Amino acid sequence: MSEESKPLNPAVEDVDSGSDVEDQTAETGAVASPTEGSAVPKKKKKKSKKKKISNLLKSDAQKTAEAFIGNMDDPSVTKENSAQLLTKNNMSLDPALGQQSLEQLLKQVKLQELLTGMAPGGKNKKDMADYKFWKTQPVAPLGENVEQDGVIQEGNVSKIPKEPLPMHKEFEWVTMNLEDPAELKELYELLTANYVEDDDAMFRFDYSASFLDWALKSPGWLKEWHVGVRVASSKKLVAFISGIPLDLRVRDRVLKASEINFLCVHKKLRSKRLAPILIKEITRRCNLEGVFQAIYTGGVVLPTPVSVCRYYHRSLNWPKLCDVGFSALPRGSTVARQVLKYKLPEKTKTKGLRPMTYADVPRVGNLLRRFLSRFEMSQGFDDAEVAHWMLQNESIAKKDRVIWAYVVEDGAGNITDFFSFYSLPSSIIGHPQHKVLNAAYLFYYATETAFLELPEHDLRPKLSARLNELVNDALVLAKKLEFDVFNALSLADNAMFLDEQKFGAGDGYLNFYLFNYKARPMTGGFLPNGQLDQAGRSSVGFVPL
Ligand SMILES: CCCCCCCCCCCCCC(=O)SCCNC(=O)CCNC(=O)[C@H](O)C(C)(C)COP(=O)(O)OP(=O)(O)OC[C@H]1O[C@@H](n2cnc3c(N)ncnc32)[C@H](O)[C@@H]1OP(=O)(O)O
Repeated sequence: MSEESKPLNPAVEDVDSGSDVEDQTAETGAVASPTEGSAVPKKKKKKSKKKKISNLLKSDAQKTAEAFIGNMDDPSVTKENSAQLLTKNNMSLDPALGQQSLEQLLKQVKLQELLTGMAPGGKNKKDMADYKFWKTQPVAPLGENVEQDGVIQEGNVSKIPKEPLPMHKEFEWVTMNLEDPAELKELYELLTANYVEDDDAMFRFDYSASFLDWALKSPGWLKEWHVGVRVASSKKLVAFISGIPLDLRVRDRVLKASEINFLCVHKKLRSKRLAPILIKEITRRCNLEGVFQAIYTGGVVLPTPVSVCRYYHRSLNWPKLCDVGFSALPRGSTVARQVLKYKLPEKTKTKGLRPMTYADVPRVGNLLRRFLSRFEMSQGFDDAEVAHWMLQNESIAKKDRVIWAYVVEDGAGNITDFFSFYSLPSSIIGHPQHKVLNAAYLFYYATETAFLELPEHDLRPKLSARLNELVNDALVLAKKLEFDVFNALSLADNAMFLDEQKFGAGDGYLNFYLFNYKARPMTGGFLPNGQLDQAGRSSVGFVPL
């Protein structure tokens, strides 16, 4: 019998047949959920309302677009009324604007549309009123046109409760001790059986114990931000949420924030409103440390993404990807032809490329910080964080290694470039032969080429060429390390190399969220038609795990 189908102990089964956990704890009066309503509109009504809103948005954005790109199929769109449309979208129309600026405005209209749930990434989107939990939280409501960045609610540590939220009597809170290998293993086991799956339930992220150790113990980590829920009687771990501290720069403001990740509820306890309790509890624990803002990402649409990026995949082991159903054989092609298409050189080509060492940390840190300042949102890396996120002890067993980082050193001892990737396998669900898909994910990179003193139109091809060289070498190295696929998001400058390096667009989109901070939307590196934005780039310089 698989872990999935094993019955949970009776205490959990009881809850399974009972009402929502959130409702039961709320009844104690101590859960802060003042405005959460229980009335969910009838399905039919909900559908028609959604359609109406989406039509409204669509017609505005499309008409604006058509006014500028000259697609005048719709006779109601004229250059004259386009100004009205822009005003409606809270944008100004300056007649002196050149073609490029008009395109920028158009992109902004589309971006707004994308982030309010109309995008292809709009998975599970619903009307704001139906977000029973999220509508009570300090986040921008869906559809709001954020014009100015800023904190939503000022925090006051002295007003934060010192005790955890009440929990249903069958369960108990636990602060996990991830320095104890047995507890780390418990967390690994919860996630490996219950964490994020693709829509067709063919693959599930299989973050290794050493990955969790690395991801959850970054400089300044707090044990209190590793929050578990156990069944009171059996002590089985059935839910988890985590935070790690970071300095998050959003445009010109640096926020003392947390990155929230690894939210997971056991499959048998889904849809019982346990997730909102976990989120409120991690919020309380962050607030107690004076942290009132957070960043988090997810495939689901919640109020309200600040950006959305698309997943791209580069085959390294095409026959296996085809066998396991990750890639399909294109019509008219053969396996041999596909293998040839994705063939990589035996050796890396960049002169001076070598693995990064601890001695490189200050120089890599300096380069990375300057490189990331080019984006609208990024993590502030100090040298200790660079060392933690890019390097692992040399003696680590190959199977436990999570991060690989390489630098390019010129003849004069300068670090001119650097790149990194991490290992995040996925379990292949129910495949008779293959159990694990070995995936490498592009992590941070930086290059001095970005700082050449050249006009933008001359700089761009140079930067693109350099990034293509570096990423091609990253693919060669990942192939040698026996990864099956190399994944990347459309963030940062990635649109400059994804196509050329034969990455294919995936089905997945990743939404970026800020808690208790409103920010104007940021470009995600792809266009509303789903294509890479090769003429522009993403404003997102934050790479999630
Ligand atoms: C200052 C510090 C602040 C710190 C906090 C910052 C915020 C952090 C936010 C968390 C960032 C996490 C980042 C990651 O780790 S993203 C990874 C999330 N994990 C998974 O996808 C793993 C597999 N799935 C599960 O384990 C469960 O389905 C989860 C736990 C996701 C939901 O459990 P369940 O399916 O049993 O649902 P429920 O009945 O308990 O609750 C339903 C409510 O939960 C809302 N929901 C569903 N999915 C998510 C989601 N991914 N982020 C935020 N909210 C989510 C949903 O809209 C609904 O609210 P509303 O629609 O009624 O309003």
